[in-house]
Amino acid sequence: MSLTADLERNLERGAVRVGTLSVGAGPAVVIGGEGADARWISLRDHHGRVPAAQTVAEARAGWSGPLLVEPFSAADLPEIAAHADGIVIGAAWMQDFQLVRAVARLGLPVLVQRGPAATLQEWLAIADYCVAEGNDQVVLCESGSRTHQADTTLDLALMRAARRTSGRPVLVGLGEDPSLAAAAVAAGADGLLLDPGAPEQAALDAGEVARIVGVVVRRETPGSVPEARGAIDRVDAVLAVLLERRAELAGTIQRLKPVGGFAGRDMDRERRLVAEMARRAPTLGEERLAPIMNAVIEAGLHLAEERAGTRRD
Ligand SMILES: O=C(O)C(=O)C[C@]1(C(=O)O)C=C[C@@H](O)C=C1
Repeated sequence: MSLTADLERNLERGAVRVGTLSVGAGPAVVIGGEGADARWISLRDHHGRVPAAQTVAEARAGWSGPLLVEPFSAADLPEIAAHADGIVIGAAWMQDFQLVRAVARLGLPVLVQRGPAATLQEWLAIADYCVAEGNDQVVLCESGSRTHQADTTLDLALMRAARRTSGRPVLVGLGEDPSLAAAAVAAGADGLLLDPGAPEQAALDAGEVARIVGVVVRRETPGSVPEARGAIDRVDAVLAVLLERRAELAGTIQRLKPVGGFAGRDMDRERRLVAEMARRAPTLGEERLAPIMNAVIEAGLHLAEERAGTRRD
């Protein structure tokens, strides 16, 4: 089995819908603040000092998309149930079983962050508490372990094990820094959780990386025309990145060859690269790939000649 087929096989699991956002099927999602697909806020940050009603209402008024809220205590739950699309059980609250039960009973999707010292079993047990309350809409979020460093360290292997064992969607919490977004999605994360206050650019960067890496590791099975077009747009985005990179490399070759450009065309090499590509694209096969690659190669040669100022036509 090929590496990509293996990665895709491991990604099959149940999806959870948070408002209009599907987590676990389709593209990897970004949950955070501005620039993210869904937003979340934490009432814990205010330690219960600011009324939940005010904070939740403000968040709802400022964003009509999917909204998740982390409660400070069970007292916040009615307000959250009235306005939010999902609830976050923060890493610090993971062991508060009474709160977990009360949250689950609301019937909204629950995002369970792993506590910094929690084992896989302890983490997955929280999902079981939710199921026991009749709520199967659980998303897990790997938020890192406390290590010798001042900060926490993400455990992508544990994230992957959680996905495989539970069959539930799993996110990776990146804080404010999107630099591990590619690694997280490549390891199988269904989405990324950024801090609510993370800069908009961090969310946009994480989203771009998630889309690009996700195209290779996530096989999508869209059920509608808009979904299928969205999936094609994501593939095209990757094709564009690759075509741009290929054109650069093809230009380099033209400068290095004794005779570059159309004059130095090597049809044997072109046939061989098409045959090699057909091994990875057997459905298209050599016959269909040949005209595609001919157009790609000629575009590269035109560009190279244009840049060299020796365009023939
Ligand atoms: O490999 C080369 O010799 C190239 O010039 C590169 C390239 C290509 O774009 O792949 C372009 C023209 C040749 O006919 C064959 C291949």
